[in-house]
Amino acid sequence: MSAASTQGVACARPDAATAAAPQVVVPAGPRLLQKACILGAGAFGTALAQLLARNGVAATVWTRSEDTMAMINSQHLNTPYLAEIQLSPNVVATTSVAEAMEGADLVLFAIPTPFLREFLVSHRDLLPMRALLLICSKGIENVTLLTPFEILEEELPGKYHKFLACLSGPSFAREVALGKPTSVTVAARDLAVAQRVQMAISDKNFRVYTSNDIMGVEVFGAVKNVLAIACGSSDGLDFGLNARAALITRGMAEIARLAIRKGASPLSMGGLCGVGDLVLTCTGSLSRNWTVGYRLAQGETLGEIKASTRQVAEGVATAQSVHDLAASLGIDLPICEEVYQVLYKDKRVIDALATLQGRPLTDDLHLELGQEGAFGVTPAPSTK
Ligand SMILES: NC(=O)C1=CN([C@@H]2O[C@H](COP(=O)(O)OP(=O)(O)OC[C@H]3O[C@@H](n4cnc5c(N)ncnc54)[C@H](O)[C@@H]3O)[C@@H](O)[C@H]2O)C=CC1
Ligand SMILES: O=C(CO)COP(=O)(O)O
Repeated sequence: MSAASTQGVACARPDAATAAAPQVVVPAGPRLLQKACILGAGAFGTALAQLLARNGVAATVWTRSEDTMAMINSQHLNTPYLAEIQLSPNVVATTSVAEAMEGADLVLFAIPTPFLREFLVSHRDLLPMRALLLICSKGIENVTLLTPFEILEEELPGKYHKFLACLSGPSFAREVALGKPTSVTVAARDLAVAQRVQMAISDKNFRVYTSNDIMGVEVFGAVKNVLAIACGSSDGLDFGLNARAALITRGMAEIARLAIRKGASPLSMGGLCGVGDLVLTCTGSLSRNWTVGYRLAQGETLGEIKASTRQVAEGVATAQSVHDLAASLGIDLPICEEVYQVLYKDKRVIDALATLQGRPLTDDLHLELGQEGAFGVTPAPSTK
């Protein structure tokens, strides 16, 4: 076919029989990696290790627990976190951070945010130089009110900073481990670093999209956990699907208000790290945060819920940080505030939801962005 006729085909309707075949790009897959070190053998760390191991990478998981190490190495299971999922023999566990990190070209941080700084202070000297450093934690640290990326930038020497990236998006660990189709966002200051991670960990069922909006990716990933507690509470009281959709939508406005004030791009709201993860966590009963809300609504106390599980629902600690951030920035985040009141001030779930229902009536797109309109877009002048 001549160049001229090829151009003609390109202009034809996409469904025309003569349309040019779409370019098929097969994700590179983790073939670029030899060894990955995964810090944290909870649900997500183990699931990401399984993803990499399935693609032939030697995935060494660091765990604090001798029992977990033994279970992974001898039975290829991590039952407390991923029940009944058979792990690849390429997933190996160790309790030695040095052993896990040695020779790794990718290091994944899958340690809950409240424990991240302590880990870094104790072990930062062991980090391999030139390895990509991928933060997979979602949260906002109490007291400092910093995100995981900010914690790493604060605790790691400058020579590591250019290798930092963070991963977020709708990705229940169990589904990642089972190889179900999943898409996430990876952000780095330098898009080239995000692209290196993208090429290193994508495979046919795990699609990585890139971004350079680190603040957007992290604030959305953290605050959606607080909103998932609100949605679980509403579902636990059988408030219905309308109520849940309203909480998700008004919750998105709350995250946007906070994220934009923290310097995030409003565009991240529409991404996998934004609406994608918010919808997943607020509607999926696989969510630990949603489950906390549901159980609170059913009458259990936070103490009882925490005592009954080894798993961490990051939204519980993050609710405190979001409350403090909103106060310090002077931002109104009513749903997050009610979650805080339930978790930390003994407010009853039913009363918290009643407070939200009783708020003054307002404009759906009122995001309190000063002179700017919704999502930072200045509204067109009225023609009336
Ligand atoms: N589970 C999921 O579906 C997803 C989780 N994440 C995020 O990944 C991070 C890790 O979560 P999961 O793997 O789900 O955790 P998990 O709740 O399944 O397990 C908790 C992990 O924290 C470790 N841990 C507890 N105390 C510690 C301490 N003092 N120092 C170091 N480690 C400690 C435990 O050993 C265990 O590995 C969290 O920030 C979470 O929000 C992100 C996406 C999906
Ligand atoms: O972040 C998650 C999915 O993207 C996991 O949410 P939970 O921690 O609520 O289970």
